[in-house]
Amino acid sequence: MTGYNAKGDMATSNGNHRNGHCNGSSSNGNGTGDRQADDLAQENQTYPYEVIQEIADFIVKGAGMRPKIGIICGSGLGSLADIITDAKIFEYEKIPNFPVSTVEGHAGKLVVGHLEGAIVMAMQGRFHFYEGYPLAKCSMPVRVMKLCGVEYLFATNAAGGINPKYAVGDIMLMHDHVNMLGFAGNSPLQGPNDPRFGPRFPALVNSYNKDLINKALEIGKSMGIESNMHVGVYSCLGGPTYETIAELKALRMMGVDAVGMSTVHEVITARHCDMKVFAFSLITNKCSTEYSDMKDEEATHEEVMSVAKNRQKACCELVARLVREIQAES
Ligand SMILES: O=P(O)(O)O[C@@H]1C[C@H](O)[C@@H](CO)O1
Ligand code: HPA
Repeated sequence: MTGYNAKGDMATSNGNHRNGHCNGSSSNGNGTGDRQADDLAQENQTYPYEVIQEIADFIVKGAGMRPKIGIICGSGLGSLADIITDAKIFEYEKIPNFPVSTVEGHAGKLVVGHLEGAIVMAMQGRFHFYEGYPLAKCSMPVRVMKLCGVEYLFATNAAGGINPKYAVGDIMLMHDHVNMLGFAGNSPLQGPNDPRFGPRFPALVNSYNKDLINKALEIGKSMGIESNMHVGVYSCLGGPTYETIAELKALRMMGVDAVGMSTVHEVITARHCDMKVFAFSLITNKCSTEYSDMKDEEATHEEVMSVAKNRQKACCELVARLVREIQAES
């Protein structure tokens, strides 16, 4: 395995070199034998196809199964992975060339196993831009999922509700996004394009699978939570600060319903390699766009985690039932 990380460091021969928060594997530093690929990766902070393939092979071999559905657990939503049975658990630190989680509420474990008759792999812990990772590194696990055999990505997040109709604890099914980091010229697809993943210029108009959204709405109805469910637009900012009132006003004017610090780069990466995407935001706090509404209320990560904990049952049921429907159709 190449001792490589996307920050551009080669791992040392005693392994586990953490510069750039990455788990470098122990190796002679040239497992894929391609010095040029490493140089390119250093420049562009992308992972060569061969490195992604090696990580995927490590997981599929270690798990002894090939997942069809990938799940990314948002802040405080790690319990989505706890409903997986016959699980093989990989700590990120032990997966060669995998980044490590640094945020509370993101355990840093990859769980592969069975859910509702399907083989799934779930990330208990995602990577955020504000942790210091380039976007290509944040969404690298999505490419690993693809090469493991994953066809469907379920991305979940905790988010602030900007739409005044949203209440804390509601679930917003994402049907579109505004890529604020993209507006600023940053993309997980920046750098040379490897056509083995997808095209140079992917279209994003149909990113969020309509069939899965409709199925999720039906499931929500049968769970009796339809009045707490919405279909809306998410936007990701770089964080780690929560937004100012002026920023929230601007986002609302752009048609954004919920704001967070993740997911968009994962969805872009998943669509680039032609995965079907289902994503939802758990509204963990309300975001006011009026100065006059500002009492002493400020968003905190503790509040985010606590709301997520309280709503984990509903989120787990939604995910499990959607997996069941996908599995029943195949
Ligand atoms: O990983 P997600 O997007 O669910 O986490 C949100 C955004 C920040 O990481 C954190 C802020 O409380 O929660
Ligand atoms: N803003 C950004 N990210 C978030 C929020 C928020 O209000 N709540 C949870 N994640």
